[in-house]
Amino acid sequence: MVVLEDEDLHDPKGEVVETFSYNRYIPMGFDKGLADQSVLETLEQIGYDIGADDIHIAKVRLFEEAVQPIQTGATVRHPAFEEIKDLLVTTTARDGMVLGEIKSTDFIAPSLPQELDGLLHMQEQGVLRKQNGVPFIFDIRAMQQYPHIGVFGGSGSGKSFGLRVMLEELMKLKIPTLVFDPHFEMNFSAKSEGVEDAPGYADQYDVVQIGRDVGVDFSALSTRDVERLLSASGSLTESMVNVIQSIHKRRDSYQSFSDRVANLSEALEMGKQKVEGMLHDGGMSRDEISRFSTFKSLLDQYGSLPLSSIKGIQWRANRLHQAGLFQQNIRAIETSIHQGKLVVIQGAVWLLQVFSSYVIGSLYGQRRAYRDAKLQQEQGQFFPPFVVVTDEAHNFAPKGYDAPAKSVLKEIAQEGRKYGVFLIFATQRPTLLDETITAQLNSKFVFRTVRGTDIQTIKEETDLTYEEGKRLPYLRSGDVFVSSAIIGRTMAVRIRMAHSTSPHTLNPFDELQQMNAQGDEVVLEALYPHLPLSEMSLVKELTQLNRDAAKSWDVSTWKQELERLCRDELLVKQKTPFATLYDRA
Ligand SMILES: Nc1ncnc2c1ncn2[C@@H]1O[C@H](COP(=O)(O)OP(=O)(O)OP(=O)(O)O)[C@@H](O)[C@H]1O
Repeated sequence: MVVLEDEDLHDPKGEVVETFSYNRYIPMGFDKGLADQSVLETLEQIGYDIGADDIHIAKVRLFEEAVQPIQTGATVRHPAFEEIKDLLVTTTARDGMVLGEIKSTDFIAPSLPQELDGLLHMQEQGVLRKQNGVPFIFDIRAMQQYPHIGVFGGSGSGKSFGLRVMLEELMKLKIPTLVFDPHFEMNFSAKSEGVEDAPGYADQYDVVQIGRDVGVDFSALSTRDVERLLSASGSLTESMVNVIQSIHKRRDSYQSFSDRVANLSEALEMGKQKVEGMLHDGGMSRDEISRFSTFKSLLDQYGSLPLSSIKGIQWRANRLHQAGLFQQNIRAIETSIHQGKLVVIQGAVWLLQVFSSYVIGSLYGQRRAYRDAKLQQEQGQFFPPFVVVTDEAHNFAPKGYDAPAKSVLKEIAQEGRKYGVFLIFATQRPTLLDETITAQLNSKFVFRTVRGTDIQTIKEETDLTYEEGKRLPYLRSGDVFVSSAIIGRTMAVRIRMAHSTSPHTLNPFDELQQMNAQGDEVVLEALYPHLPLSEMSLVKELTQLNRDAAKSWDVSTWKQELERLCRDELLVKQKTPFATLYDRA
């Protein structure tokens, strides 16, 4: 950022958007880019020796349009913080989300006020350092006017890391948040190395798993909900939809619904004639009579429905049941949201899709009912505003086809602002995300993106300049362009060091090494009491060794293992004329 000292224009400010360097040893073509022949001629006239000097030329975009040309030869300098603070910081660290550092602002550090200093740590190229630039503080309160956030970036771009930092800040602000976590990675229990004095989040979040801690209360579902749920388990044909509409009854429990489907399927397989015949013949137990009567009445009502579609429904419902979806309810989630906590919901992607539709629909409904009642001056049960966060958002609201949660998410994208319900949507593939939703994401965090189609989508959906767009494939992990209606222009930011890490982040190869080392320890512990051990005595000690090491190896496997431990220098081998002995290293 620079100040151009031109008094007539009140020292306009701007930012460098493109640079060009000319060095006499490398004659570059001047026909391209910023410096064409006329620029160079002008420079020479001003007094530069183009042949001898290194020349750096910058293209500057003014923050505000100048009403007349800037004085030629005006001095250009770095601004002090006070001069540009309104452009950089619009809220306080207490009220906003402290997400990172604005790039290339280290020159401001000396004039940075105390309350904006020492807020965060940065990690660059593996090295941890203290903040030395202007913090990037996202004004979440402004989401009331400009709702919803999109987080885009390819694999390894720092998108998940950035999402984690956002979640930490939401917890700091005690904003109730619902997080769908298909990667099982959003856990905040471990502290990042080097920032041990950072706040802990242990009592600010809960992790729940679908089927274990939370699920769907089947009896509260409408027929339309049942359709949506079952379609997530496997796509539905029109005839299957017809089956659901015909046989689902209000307040059906999972048991009553699935029994009806199973009975109807069995009855259709038997055929009406046989069922009626059985009832006529008599000589049946009371249970059997009741069973065949049920069959008959089901056939009377639904006998025209195709068996294959009923079987399809049966299979789909059973799949959800097997996943444990109907064994719990969402009370645990509602309680946490009421407490202002962040709730991480984990499960397989397909199950998350089904469940998200149900849980978001339910919570959004409660929030809306409360707000609407309040508008009409009625007493309603309080339900807090909340934020919905998901990675792989294109799975939840895909472009071009339906998904269980899509309609409620679209509704929130368009109407959520009124009710204080906001989305934070992260995806590697913005091109695959429903376009009405993309258009409603008023702030976009764009990490490294390589795929051409996605870069194109991002360019269309943000105010990224041509030059910024060109840089997208080369951004470092953790660097991000923030394009937000709240700020009004694009900012280059580096995301701060996260305070927490997920237990996942262990490199799988380190994990293997650790496992091997642990394995060695167990075997060595079992061997120590028997050392020095000869090959001969191995047979005698075999049972004891296997018991102590919890193995079931035979003599030759133990021999191989002893040889390997010697090679790894954890044991030594001594050869005597009488035997080979293995001993402590
Ligand atoms: N702001 C940052 N500061 C320090 N390191 C970072 C930062 N962002 C990312 N990294 C490093 O880069 C690695 C990759 O980041 P991350 O796992 O977030 O990528 P991703 O875009 O989410 O990829 P994927 O979508 O495949 O999960 C992280 O493990 C982390 O070590």
